[in-house]
Amino acid sequence: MSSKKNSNEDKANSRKTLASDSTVCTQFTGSGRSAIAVIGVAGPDARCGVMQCFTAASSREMKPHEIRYGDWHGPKNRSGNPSATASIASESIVVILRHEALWEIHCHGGSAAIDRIMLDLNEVGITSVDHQDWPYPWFAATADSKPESRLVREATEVLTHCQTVRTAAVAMDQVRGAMHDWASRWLNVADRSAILRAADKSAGDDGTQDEGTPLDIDDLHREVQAILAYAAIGVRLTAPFRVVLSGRPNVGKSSLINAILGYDRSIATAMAGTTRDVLHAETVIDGLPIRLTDTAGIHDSGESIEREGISRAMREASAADLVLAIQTPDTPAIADPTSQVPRIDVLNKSDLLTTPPPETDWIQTIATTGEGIDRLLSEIANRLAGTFPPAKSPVPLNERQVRCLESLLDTSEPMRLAATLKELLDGPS
Ligand SMILES: Nc1nc2c(ncn2[C@@H]2O[C@H](COP(=O)(O)OP(=O)(O)OP(=O)(O)O)[C@@H](O)[C@H]2O)c(=O)[nH]1
Ligand SMILES: [Mg+2]
Repeated sequence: MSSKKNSNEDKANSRKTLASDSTVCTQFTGSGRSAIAVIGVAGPDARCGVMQCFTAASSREMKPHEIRYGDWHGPKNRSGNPSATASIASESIVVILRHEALWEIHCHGGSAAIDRIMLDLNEVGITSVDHQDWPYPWFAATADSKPESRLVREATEVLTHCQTVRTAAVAMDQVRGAMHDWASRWLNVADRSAILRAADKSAGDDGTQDEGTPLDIDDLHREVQAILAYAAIGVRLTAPFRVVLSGRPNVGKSSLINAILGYDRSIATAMAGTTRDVLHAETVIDGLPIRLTDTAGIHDSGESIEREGISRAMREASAADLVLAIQTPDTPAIADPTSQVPRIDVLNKSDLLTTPPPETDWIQTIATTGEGIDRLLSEIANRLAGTFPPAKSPVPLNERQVRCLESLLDTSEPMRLAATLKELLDGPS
């Protein structure tokens, strides 16, 4: 027997030993920026290890399938206090007990929180392993649990890339089965209806086969339409909303971006034409990831570099989710080049007003002092998240899911509906 073969067998044997006898932990979610990370702990000492480092808000003992919020403080010493090594402030986390030997820790997605929890687990005797040594399939709760649907796998992937808690909550609802349960419920109804129809046909159709059929097609189509209304948000939960500041030169676009961000990202001067190219900055407003874009002032220009900056500004505005159309009391409005894009009219330099503005729904700001910025921020959040799905709503997270939902609207035939719902749940057969 070659030594290479031996060493492979040793590795395989040690893996077997590790999986059956040891308590192990692994990071399920990808590295990099994300709102939430999930760490798995599996093995006979999982409860003991987790409970040495975690104090739940509720003192009731955790049972399988329960979820607890609480503090991750790190290993306790013999007197029951956090040990001297646990000098870092405690972390608010969520622990899920899938079954006695399988626990999940949901924590902040930053590497500091993840590294700290993994190190604490190592300190209480739990071994870090990579995915190949993990004894359970990803998210399979128990040996007898149902295989997860493609919908849940897709949601899990999206969840790992969400950057704010608000967007992660929508993805998490789908991981917990909001869309899966909705599709399964209607699949049941469609299947039953298809069987009833087939039975009626073989017994000789007396024209009453639809009586008592539980499939209410109008109901289904109404629900599909309501779900599709969230597609615009759902398919780009992991990408920030694009908010573009647009207006004539010198109206205070760059000053406003700086006021929103709270630091000087963009150069603002008294000289018109200061911003010549497109400039981006990412921020979070009311839990929504936002990419703000500063642009060159729009006006008739004979200079070629300036003209290029202006055409880039107009392109950005026409591809935005929301345009902040900036005006001042002393500059005339520009013709709106982005009429399809939702906009908020902002009257900056409102300190220069000598008479009340003609339009009352303009948001008045003074970028140089920060006045009106809070109102502008809440208006931005309202406009972007007006159609944000309420908790636990089914939400499509990619084009595949949207296509399946749209196909449901094209038919009322139970067998075709059932086939499309199966495809939504598990992909093409
Ligand atoms: N009085 C007053 N001055 C302001 C206000 N906001 C900005 N300014 C001043 O207006 C001038 C132009 O501001 P910018 O932010 O550079 O304007 P801009 O729209 O980015 O200009 P361009 O990049 O040239 O298109 C600067 O001197 C700012 O200090 C405001 O609310 N009130
Ligand atoms: Mg500027």
